[in-house]
Amino acid sequence: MPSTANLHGQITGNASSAKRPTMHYGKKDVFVYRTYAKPLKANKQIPESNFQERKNVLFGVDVQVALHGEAFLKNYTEGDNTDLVATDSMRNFIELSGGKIEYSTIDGFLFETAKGFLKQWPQIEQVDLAGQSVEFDDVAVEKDGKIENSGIMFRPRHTERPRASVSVRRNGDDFEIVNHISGITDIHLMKITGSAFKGFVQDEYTQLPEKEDRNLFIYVDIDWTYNNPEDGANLDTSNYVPAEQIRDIAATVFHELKNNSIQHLVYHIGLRILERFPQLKDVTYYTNNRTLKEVSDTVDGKGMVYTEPTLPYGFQAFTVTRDDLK
Ligand SMILES: O=c1[nH]c(=O)c2[nH]c(=O)[nH]c2[nH]1
Repeated sequence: MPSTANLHGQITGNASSAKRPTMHYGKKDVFVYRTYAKPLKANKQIPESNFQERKNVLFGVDVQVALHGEAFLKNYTEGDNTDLVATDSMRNFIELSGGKIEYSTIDGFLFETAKGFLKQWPQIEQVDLAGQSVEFDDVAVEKDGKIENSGIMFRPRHTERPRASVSVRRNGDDFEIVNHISGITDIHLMKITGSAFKGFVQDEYTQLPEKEDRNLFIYVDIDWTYNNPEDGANLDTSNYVPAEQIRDIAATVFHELKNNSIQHLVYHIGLRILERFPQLKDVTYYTNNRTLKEVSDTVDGKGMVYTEPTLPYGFQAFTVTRDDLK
């Protein structure tokens, strides 16, 4: 099983060549904040999005690294630290890498940094790097009588964080991507009308009433892979798909579709993403149902009062592939 980053950006599994199910070590929550990174431009305009550019004036990423290699076995069996790269050194390497490379995406930063690890320490066989963006929005301020983006002042944003993970293996003198995933976490979307949930199994365990029309509030993580991983991981972003366009497709399809369930909705979001971006291989979702709880109708009969849903929450996970487009 090749190692991959899971839905929380954690690294799991092992190197594809490993003789033992699990042997890797590393550092997590290595934060890199870089000012004036290279802007990321949309390669094409799509009907669902007006995204043009990610300015990257402040580029923040929370990185996790894991190293694999048979040379590290003696660290465990013999207590022999020859070849052991201290996790503190890994952290320093990642932080300094932040200023050495001209990247405009997390993917590009991670891929270059992964190759840098393999060049620096020959005993490493495979490096896994996962990163989740730390997002900041440019704050609108008054400038000469107009409200405009400050350009130097930022406000942290806690949802809609792009993410990426890449695993790179040594292959002779060359490096090979064995796994690359791009994504965005915590898109929170609520549609107040135009969603149904009915026709599901009715038996002695069913308490949930059927709904012709419900409020539907979802938390969505979306991950996608490329037909050619280099298109997503290279510093050259001419075939890169910005997470902002994926986010906007999700909102547009949710807006348009009279959906019968979250399952129905995410399938159609996935199809639209694959239609728009032929360079993508598949799209995977993890949704969380946060549909609000109904309290009462309003006295004017036009609206509804809701409150927070209570635990536990339902989830769905699903991969849409190019075969689904046929
Ligand atoms: O969109 C939904 N899918 C489900 O599988 C489900 N189950 C449930 O109780 N509510 C919902 N909503």
